[in-house]
Amino acid sequence: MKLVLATKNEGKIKEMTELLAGQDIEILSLADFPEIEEIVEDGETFRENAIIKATEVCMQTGLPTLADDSGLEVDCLEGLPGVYSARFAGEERDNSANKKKLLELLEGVPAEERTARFKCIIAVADTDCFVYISEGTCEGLITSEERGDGGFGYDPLFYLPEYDKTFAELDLETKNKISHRGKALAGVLDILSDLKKMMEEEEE
Ligand SMILES: O=P(O)(O)OP(=O)(O)OP(=O)(O)OC[C@H]1O[C@@H](n2cnc3c(O)ncnc32)[C@H](O)[C@@H]1O
Ligand SMILES: [Mg+2]
Repeated sequence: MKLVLATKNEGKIKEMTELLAGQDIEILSLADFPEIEEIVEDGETFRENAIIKATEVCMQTGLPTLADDSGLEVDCLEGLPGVYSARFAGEERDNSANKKKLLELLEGVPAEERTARFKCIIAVADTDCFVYISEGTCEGLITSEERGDGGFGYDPLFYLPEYDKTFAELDLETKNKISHRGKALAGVLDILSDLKKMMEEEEE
């Protein structure tokens, strides 16, 4: 079965490809469909944006599609950057500027008050564009400086006390095991396997 990952984010593609390894699924991404125009993520929640991305790409490709909308919620910022995580410091979606803005807003906030979580909502659209949803969360703390160079996005600022490491210091396998994305994806594996069976039966 072909599955389109409705994302342009290389970090997500890398993690999801690893998470889907062994499922006998041919993974495509938006890089394989250059004709698809930029999708406007104007939902008010991760859930709405995940559904927008999954249905839009499913309709345009006619293929089963998986979209991920995710972000970081910081408690002392009342849940910001949240759905604005990618464009926290402006529409140009500058990752370094996003991290800088977060650190500046948290200046002087003591370690125990820097609690945060990554959230991920995955939407899978089947060939009729019927949508299934799964969610995952990962709790952590925001550091006061960057640590590590793995991962992507806010990873160098997201600290996991139980590992004494940031997401950017963990290897891909460990991040996938505990991350918001790993948990959300685990929740759609059954759906993907059912979809695959259905598509194979239709072909026969
Ligand atoms: O919409 P697509 O094309 O999938 O790619 P995106 O990067 O715009 O993704 P989102 O709209 O879901 O925005 C989520 C932002 O939250 C951050 N983020 C999400 N998951 C993350 C993770 O595992 N590690 C670090 N940052 C993450 C990252 O900065 C993303 O840009
Ligand atoms: Mg996006």
